[in-house]
Amino acid sequence: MTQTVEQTMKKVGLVGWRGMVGSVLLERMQQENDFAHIDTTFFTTSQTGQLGPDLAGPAKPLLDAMDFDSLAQMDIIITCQGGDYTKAVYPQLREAGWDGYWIDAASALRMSDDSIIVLDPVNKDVIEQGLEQGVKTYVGGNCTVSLMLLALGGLFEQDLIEWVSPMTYQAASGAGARNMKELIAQMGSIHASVADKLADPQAAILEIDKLVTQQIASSDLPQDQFGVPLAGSLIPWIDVPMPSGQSKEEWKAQVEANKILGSSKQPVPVDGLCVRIGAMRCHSQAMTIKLREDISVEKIEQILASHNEWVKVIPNERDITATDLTPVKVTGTLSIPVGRIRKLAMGPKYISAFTVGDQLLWGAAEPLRRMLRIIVDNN
Ligand SMILES: NC(=O)C1=CN([C@@H]2O[C@H](COP(=O)(O)OP(=O)(O)OC[C@H]3O[C@@H](n4cnc5c(N)ncnc54)[C@H](OP(=O)(O)O)[C@@H]3O)[C@@H](O)[C@H]2O)C=CC1
Ligand SMILES: N[C@@H](CC(=O)OP(=O)(O)O)C(=O)O
Repeated sequence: MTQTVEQTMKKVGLVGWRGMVGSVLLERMQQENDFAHIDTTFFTTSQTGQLGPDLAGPAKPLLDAMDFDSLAQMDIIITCQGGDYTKAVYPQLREAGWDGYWIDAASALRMSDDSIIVLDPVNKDVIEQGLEQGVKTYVGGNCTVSLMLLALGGLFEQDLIEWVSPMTYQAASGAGARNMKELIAQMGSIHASVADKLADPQAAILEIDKLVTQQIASSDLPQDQFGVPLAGSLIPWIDVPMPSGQSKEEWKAQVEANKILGSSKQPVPVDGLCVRIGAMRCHSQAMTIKLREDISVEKIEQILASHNEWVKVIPNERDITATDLTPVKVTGTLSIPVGRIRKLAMGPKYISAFTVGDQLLWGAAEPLRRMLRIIVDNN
């Protein structure tokens, strides 16, 4: 009996499960009991033959993620390994006739004509249409884009947004695990430079400030990953430059958001500045929005709150904003709070909003996990 059930289960290959995004994905898959619905094989690019995790039954030796024959046995491959792996493997697998579902965290295939960017609370219709039409490549969106769309989903769904300018406050995790460690090391180094003075109640703040400033600017501050100080500072540029003057992170906002929404032919302008700040794994965004109509703040809040089960409207009040609309509150959760919603001085159609989201959960792993379940549950 068990054998029959296993035979009908989709064979799912997991690549990149050991990395930061992959580990968060595995954690969520365990929480949602996803492994009970699939026949899992773990792949690796560096540990072939070593025992894999025992999350999906007894641990088995890891298979080589560059072995095309093993990969081709899979009905579904999920990869969080990164764009270089995707570019090295995906085209060859497809050329060799592999017709399985490819679910990917990397950006490499996002803008291909034959892929769909997945964020099912926002674009379930686009995904379902894709499945019906035989689309086999599904890619998670850029973290800031996915988090913005989950927060503003209600307004987008009702076509109420003429344009939006998101100014981001992006966490160190978006740059990778080593960068997260470096941020903490920078904080430690800064603290160490004035620890004795902080312990002395008589120490003058201007002296402490001078020493801190010196330490941040000093070559002693660990900065191999970011190249510059992040702790006690910020970096107003993320990813490579584009000919438009945008950074690539900024360029992704409009193209990816409109692809997700299925509105690429008449795109809603989405453009702003992306800034790295010293948060660990939550991206925040301050948005200026031009609405197509003058609607009341109350109505806007109602529309936003009713769009999906994760978005939570935070009243535009000081205390709750300072506690609930912050990375510290949201980290490790699927919650998407959105607040600071008010009319701007520019006119009745202009509003502000501020949102926070865990960039490793809804920003990376969760849309992939949910796509896997959509495929598995529909077959
Ligand atoms: N970081 C982010 O915020 C986001 C990332 N992405 C995409 O996901 C990809 C992966 O990102 P991320 O998870 O941050 O990458 P990581 O660097 O954390 O992991 C990538 C791979 O590195 C290998 N690796 C080598 N040494 C170690 C180690 N000590 N611990 C863990 N893994 C190790 C693993 O492969 P192996 O087991 O085969 O050796 C692992 O799968 C990115 O390239 C990007 O395309 C997408 C959205 C957001
Ligand atoms: N670029 C994002 C993280 C990321 O990996 O984005 P993408 O999946 O679009 O490459 C950041 O730095 O915060």
